[in-house]
Amino acid sequence: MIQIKNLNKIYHSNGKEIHAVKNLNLTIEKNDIFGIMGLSGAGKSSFIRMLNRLEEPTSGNIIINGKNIINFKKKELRNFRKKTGMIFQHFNLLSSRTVRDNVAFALEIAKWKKKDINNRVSELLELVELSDKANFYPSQLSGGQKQRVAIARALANNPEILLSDEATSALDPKTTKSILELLKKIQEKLGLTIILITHQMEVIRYICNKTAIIQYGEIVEKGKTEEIFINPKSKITKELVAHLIPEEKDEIDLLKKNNCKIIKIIYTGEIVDKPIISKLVRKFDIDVNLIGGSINKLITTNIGHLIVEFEGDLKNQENAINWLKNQNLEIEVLYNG
Ligand SMILES: Nc1ncnc2c1ncn2[C@@H]1O[C@H](COP(=O)(O)OP(=O)(O)OP(=O)(O)O)[C@@H](O)[C@H]1O
Repeated sequence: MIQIKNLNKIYHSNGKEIHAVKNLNLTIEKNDIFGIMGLSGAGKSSFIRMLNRLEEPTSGNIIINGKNIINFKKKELRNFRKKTGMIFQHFNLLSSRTVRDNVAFALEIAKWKKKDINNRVSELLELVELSDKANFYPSQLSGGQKQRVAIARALANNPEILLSDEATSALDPKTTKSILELLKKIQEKLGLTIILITHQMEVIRYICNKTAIIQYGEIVEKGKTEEIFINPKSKITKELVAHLIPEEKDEIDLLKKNNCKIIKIIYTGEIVDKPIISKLVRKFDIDVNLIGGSINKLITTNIGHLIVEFEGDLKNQENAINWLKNQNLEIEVLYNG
């Protein structure tokens, strides 16, 4: 649905060149919830703002539904923007208008008839579960409610694409989750394609089926979210997922001793339910001590990790590791005593 080819953005500031987005290539399919993740200054905002030409690319092409939006003249661009909703970190609501009138604004600009506007706004407020706040002003709403209004406004003209620029960054974790659940519900109901930028790994794991990691304006890793979480390749991605798969380094140092091995097992989806550890003990006659573990829910699957210590016959320990590897598990030997 969306093909981004060799996209570049260079800013000129105080006689200096800032290459904010470098030769970026990406394919986004219909119905994807595609997350672009990176640290501050990575180029995420520059990137997403080029997708509806709020920011003009320095070079490159953005092909959406077969059309290169870079070539769009004013009228085409206006029509295209109607079909591309956008939400922002700070909501960008009009403070002098009520909730209802904020949503209506998007329809007034698109020249909807007054009667149709009323019906459509009611429908949208119901969708974002805010019908009871229709006559409130933005100052009377919580952050999460403000973002719901912004979402309703972004969806007013039935867009095919929704761009989300750090939409949950100003919200607390519980509200973040409720907004992400809303986005997921809307995506399924309306068959939307969502592209979001975030610096929060939590956002990626809750709703993105695909992810690209961006650093210094370049994509360093992209693919299915679960694959990136299970097997991060670049240094930055490893750092970003590290808190979800902790190494418990201090504990491991304390436990190091002769004739024992400490193993990290990373597993996904269906394997979560299998009795791996009890099988291991029975099959190889070794002792297995549990050191740590976690399960994280991704949108597509579960991903869990276990850190265990093996004790007993060394040959049996080796065989147990090989057996684990054959179960399609990611295995890392953290200590080989
Ligand atoms: N209008 C501008 N003029 C000059 N430099 C800019 C401009 N906008 C962004 N930059 C620079 O481009 C680089 C990328 O910025 P961008 O805002 O795209 O990153 P980001 O990943 O969205 O960061 P953040 O999460 O902090 O918003 C930064 O070095 C920034 O200073």
